[in-house]
Amino acid sequence: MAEIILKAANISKIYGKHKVLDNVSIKIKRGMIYGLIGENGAGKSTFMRAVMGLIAIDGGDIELFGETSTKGLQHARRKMGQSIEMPALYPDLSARENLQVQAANGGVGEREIADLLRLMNLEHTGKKKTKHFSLGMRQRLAIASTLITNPEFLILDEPTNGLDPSGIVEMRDMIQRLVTERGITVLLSSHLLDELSQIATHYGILHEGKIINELSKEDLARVARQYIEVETTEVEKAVVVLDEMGIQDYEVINGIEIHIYERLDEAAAINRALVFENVRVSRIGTTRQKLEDYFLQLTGGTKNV
Ligand SMILES: Nc1ncnc2c1ncn2[C@@H]1O[C@H](COP(=O)(O)OP(=O)(O)OP(=O)(O)O)[C@@H](O)[C@H]1O
Repeated sequence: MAEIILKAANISKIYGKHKVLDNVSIKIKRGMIYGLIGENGAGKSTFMRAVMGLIAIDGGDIELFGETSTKGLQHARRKMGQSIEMPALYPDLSARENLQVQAANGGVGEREIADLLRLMNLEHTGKKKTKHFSLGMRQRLAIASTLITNPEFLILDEPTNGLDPSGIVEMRDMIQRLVTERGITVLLSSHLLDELSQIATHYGILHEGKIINELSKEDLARVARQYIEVETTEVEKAVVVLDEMGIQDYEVINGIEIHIYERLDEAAAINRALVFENVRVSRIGTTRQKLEDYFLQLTGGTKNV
């Protein structure tokens, strides 16, 4: 069984009268990319700070790499990197020079720097000063500098925040590479479920300081699955027609709806076949539950997330 990297049990944090974290419990195993999803103010950064030991918690237990004692946790945190407090970049230096400055403290050589630049897709930035970098490039460079110490577990706070669609794709690729090439375990956050939907292996939905749902990548794929929706009062007759058409991947919902997960471009043909067999169809169409709608459904809100 994979080693547990982080076990957070019933973490609470109170600021004044505000319970910012309310009994938050999650487990992260080696190799996972764990996405913490929650609207602004849900407590994501506070949780990450607590895990890193940047703030004291008011309740609960943190275990990192099997360590729970103060000294043990200190030792474990040396195997971690974080972008909660982004390191300052020198605006007049290039990407390589910035990493060289950081590396001087970490005892890292030129080969490792070159590899980090490649890993972060910054190897072609040459002498370009970082003050002329895009936000995405700056964010990737900041993450590169957290990798100087060769962490096994990386915490990234909203790594896709503010990026344009291509920047988001690049950031996702880069995070994926960290996992496949370096075996790094990752905890990252976003206020948009969609942005992490193709990258995280596990998701925790944080809402008003509480984890209200946890789901795997497969669970999410099921939620976001596209299907043909057929609404009819004659479900039994309809199912016979579907079976005759050789359609197998469908389910009946609430006795009046059928969700068909295959032959998605054949809604018209399916409709014709149903009508031909005198099945009364009140609605048919292809739908895909948007992830953000799902998120709102979970959080019970209409707020912008
Ligand atoms: N040092 C602090 N003192 C008082 N309140 C704080 C402090 N840090 C955070 N909070 C409050 O705790 C709540 C959660 O903040 P947190 O930064 O963890 O949220 P978040 O989910 O990371 O959202 P965001 O993406 O906006 O940072 C917010 O209401 C915030 O105002």
